[in-house]
Amino acid sequence: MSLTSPRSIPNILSIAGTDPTGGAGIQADLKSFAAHRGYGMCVVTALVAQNTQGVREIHLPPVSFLRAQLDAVSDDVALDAIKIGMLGTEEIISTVADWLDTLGFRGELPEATGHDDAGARPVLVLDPVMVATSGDRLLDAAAESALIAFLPRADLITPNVPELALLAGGEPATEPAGLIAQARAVADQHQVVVLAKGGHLDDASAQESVLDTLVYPTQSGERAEEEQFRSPRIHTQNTHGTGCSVSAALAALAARGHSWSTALPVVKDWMTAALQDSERLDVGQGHGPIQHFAQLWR
Ligand SMILES: Nc1ncnc2c1ncn2[C@@H]1O[C@H](COP(=O)(O)OP(=O)(O)O)[C@@H](O)[C@H]1O
Ligand SMILES: Cc1ncc(COP(=O)(O)OP(=O)(O)O)c(N)n1
Repeated sequence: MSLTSPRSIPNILSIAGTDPTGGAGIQADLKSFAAHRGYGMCVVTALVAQNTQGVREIHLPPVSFLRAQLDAVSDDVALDAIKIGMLGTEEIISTVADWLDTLGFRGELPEATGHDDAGARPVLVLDPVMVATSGDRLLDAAAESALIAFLPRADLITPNVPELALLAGGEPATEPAGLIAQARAVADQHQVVVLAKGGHLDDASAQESVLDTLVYPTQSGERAEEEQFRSPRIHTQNTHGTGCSVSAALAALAARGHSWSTALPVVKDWMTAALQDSERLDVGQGHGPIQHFAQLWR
């Protein structure tokens, strides 16, 4: 998968919830797009009163207003990539799905937009946000099956260990083989590339390194393809927003023409630096944010 955009700086849209402390959600996405040389835009699905210690309250704007935001962007701007994060409810999921379908996500060509590259659909990365590190739910239980039905629209999904268990209908994996088996089941069932993130694994192999695996969907009879990427585990409690940031960075690099397999090592090196330099930030008393611009500011 690669994108042929006429733009040297790609246009990337985040559709997600907010984090007023700036570490996760839309705020993290915009920083990640900028760190990877993309022009970032955002449509808010949910206003979340949260900080580095947890979620306090969630306010959902009416879905008619969500659709108005989405249309305002796509009526005017040609999109190269979209990253979707917190969707919150079934109603929000179906509003975003209906809007995506107008952009050609059901195999139909997008309506004439007046953009130079009308006809090419944007790359779509879906981070299936369900539960925050703090344990707070960010997707209501009724919406889980709607999110599963949404998966085939995405080019890449980026679940963490508990999210992958929910998507695969099993218990959270405790070691890489179990995680990869769940990712294989989800990739094949929904015909989507799965990035199985191993940040939450705690087995012996996960003490000094973190394993992320790209699992590509197969048709029956085809050879299964997986690629494993390890990076050093950084021992810090500043991991708030790592998942949001990785999926946004991958969307930005895909918009610049990378394949998932060339983008992921770049993103993991960037994340390693961002986690290391998080110690230079002094933001909150819980799980602090990463330093998105560590490489740029060194
Ligand atoms: N302590 C860590 N050291 C290095 N990389 C990490 C660490 N924690 C998370 N990551 C990386 O950040 C990304 C998100 O990780 P993960 O914790 O699995 O998901 P989420 O943040 O969605 O819960 C993955 O690419 C993972 O490898
Ligand atoms: C608005 C919003 N979206 C997503 C998250 C979860 O962030 P994520 O990077 O997946 O993981 P943690 O921050 O929980 O590690 C969030 N907190 N808020």
